[in-house]
Amino acid sequence: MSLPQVEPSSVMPDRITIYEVGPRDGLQNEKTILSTDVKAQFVRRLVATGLQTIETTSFVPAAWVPQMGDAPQLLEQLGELGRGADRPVLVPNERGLDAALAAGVGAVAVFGSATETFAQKNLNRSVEESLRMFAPVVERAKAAGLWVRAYVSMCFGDPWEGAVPIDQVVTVCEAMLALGADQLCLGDTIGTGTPGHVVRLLDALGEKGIAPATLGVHFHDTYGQALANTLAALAKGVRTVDASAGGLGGCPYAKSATGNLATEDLVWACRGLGIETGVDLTELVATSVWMAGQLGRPSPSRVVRALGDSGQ
Ligand SMILES: CC(=O)SCCNC(=O)CCNC(=O)[C@H](O)C(C)(C)COP(=O)(O)OP(=O)(O)OC[C@H]1O[C@@H](n2cnc3c(N)ncnc32)[C@H](O)[C@@H]1OP(=O)(O)O
Ligand SMILES: CC(=O)CC(=O)O
Repeated sequence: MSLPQVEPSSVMPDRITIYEVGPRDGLQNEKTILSTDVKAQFVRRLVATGLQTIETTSFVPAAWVPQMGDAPQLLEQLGELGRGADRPVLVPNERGLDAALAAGVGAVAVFGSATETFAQKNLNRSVEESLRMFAPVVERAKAAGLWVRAYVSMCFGDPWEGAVPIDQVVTVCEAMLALGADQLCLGDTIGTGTPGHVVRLLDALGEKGIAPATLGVHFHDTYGQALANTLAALAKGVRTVDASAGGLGGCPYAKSATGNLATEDLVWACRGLGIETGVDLTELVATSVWMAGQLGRPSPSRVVRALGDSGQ
């Protein structure tokens, strides 16, 4: 199926960076534990599609996220392909950082929360305590020459606290950025955000001097808003967009979190808008169809279903 192309608009960029989270966010909530071989093959196939930035795994206790329990082994298998500034891994604390450094990573991401309830559920700490946990992680990672991302989850809605006030989100974002991260990523963990909300949050951050170029956006598609939210963010100047191959994703500690924006859906929309992503869509769809087979269920991505043989 081909798509009529239009000239790039003056508001939209001619190129974006896709920050692929399939191997981490995409798999972390999957009950079927995949072998390290399959995960390594997933990353290799994603690299082959042209995706440049790929978050590969998490250095968290296996008791917390069993699917990520083989992080050192995965990086060992990937060798050079798992290293460098464009292969971030999640680390919550110094113990995780030590293990990630031992594995030779070139980039890490800490992950905080805009709400107290999710901070407790996901990190076993208050927001303030989690900031204290992250501070030496970011400081040591920067000293070691790593690229550092700081996620803020629950930037829009929280399953326990409801709509999250924009001021509250901005305060946590400022604190996370002040740790010294290179990039701040706004997480719509349960996918309740809408484009108007995205614009209001970006405006509020802009008023505090946090420019769109410093930001990534990470939308879950629970309410079917992820692509619309992404386009709103791009129109405001954001240039890094998180997505997950096949639309996999979810958080074991956030009730009602479903899949991320599907990378295929993003690439399809970007093609139509004349925005370069560098991704081979055919290869990507084939990869997601293959992964759906590994997981034993069809991909939730509309584009994978439309272009793949069966999406499974
Ligand atoms: C929105 C999203 O998608 S976010 C990503 C998904 N969510 C997650 O990954 C959850 C992340 N959360 C966590 O990993 C946990 O809450 C933590 C590690 C941050 C804190 O948990 P706590 O239980 O308070 O950790 P604590 O420091 O007390 O350590 C408990 C045990 O885990 C071990 N541990 C702590 N950190 C790590 C780590 N990074 N890697 C491996 N083991 C670790 C400790 O050594 C200790 O082991 P022991 O019982 O044998 O002595
Ligand atoms: C760390 C993340 O995965 C971000 C989010 O979904 O809130």
